[in-house]
Amino acid sequence: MSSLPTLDEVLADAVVVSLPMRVRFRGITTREAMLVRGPAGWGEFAPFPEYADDEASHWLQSAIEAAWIGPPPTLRDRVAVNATVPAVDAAQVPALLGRYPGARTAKVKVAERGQNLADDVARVNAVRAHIPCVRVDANGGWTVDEAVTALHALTADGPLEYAEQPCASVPELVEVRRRVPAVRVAADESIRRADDPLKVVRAGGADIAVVKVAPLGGMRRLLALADELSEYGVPVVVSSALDTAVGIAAGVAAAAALPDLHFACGLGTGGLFESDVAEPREPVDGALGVASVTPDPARVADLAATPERARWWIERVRRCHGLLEQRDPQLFV
Ligand SMILES: O=C(O)CCC(=O)C1=CC=C[C@@H](O)[C@@H]1C(=O)O
Ligand SMILES: [Mg+2]
Repeated sequence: MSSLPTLDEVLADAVVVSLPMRVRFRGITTREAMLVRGPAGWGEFAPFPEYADDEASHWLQSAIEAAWIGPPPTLRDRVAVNATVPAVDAAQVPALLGRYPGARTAKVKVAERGQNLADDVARVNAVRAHIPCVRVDANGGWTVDEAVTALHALTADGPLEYAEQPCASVPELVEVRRRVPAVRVAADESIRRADDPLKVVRAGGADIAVVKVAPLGGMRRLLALADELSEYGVPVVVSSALDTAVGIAAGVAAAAALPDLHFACGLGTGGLFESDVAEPREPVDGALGVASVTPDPARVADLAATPERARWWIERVRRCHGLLEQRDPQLFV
């Protein structure tokens, strides 16, 4: 299929859910998503509420790809995932890691507003006591000088696999790479929120690219970008956008279709929700299996968003669908 389903088709079986989170992550405690059903299964539309329609429309394209076309052919049936550790107190780390049986890599959030570097060092070291391979994600929260100081402090007691988005801008990432050559830099926001996702790589601001299905416009878009990145010698890490079980399935499918996959993927975020739209699949021996996901109607009913929020999402889909109609009609080729 290369043409869009109509808005009525997209909304025919759509449901809006609100998932409570176990711990605050990315400043939120509930995650809203709209799930849509097409001939190939279910898709997820869940751009964060503050995103403008233009950016959100990529997420709709991704939902439509999943539900109207389905996943690309896969090359493996399991995908290693990292444990994701929000900016919690070091004392909470062991309980959190318990939800990631067999994980060999952990990603730790750092540079959280209201915390300091000592909190980050304590959290990272608490994680290392259980999982020695640690990567950190600062979500662009450091200046270059802060990043240099922090990366030295965070590698005093052990190595870092890489530092994700230590600073916000591309020139800053270039500078951090130059000043801290011992720590690899991964780009996340500089790829998923950029008009040109290759800009950071061309500028020399990334050793590794974090790629997410929904913000990039779907599984095939992610695969095409990974292909371009491989020409620059930049490997990818597929991560979730804090997706429900439906979106995670698309992430796992995309990761399973990559010709090369050297890093654990950030797709283990299901454990951050108190409840999900389908029976939670915990990683087994640190990996998730490739499988399609059908939302469980009883869970969806329990997690249903308020009618007011559902109306807000329907209006958002209507606007984003209008944007997709105006764009390239060959959406999925
Ligand atoms: O990569 C992971 O381990 C989990 C995914 C994750 O960290 C994120 C998901 C959604 C929004 C982001 O703020 C955040 C990230 O920055 O990578
Ligand atoms: Mg990130």
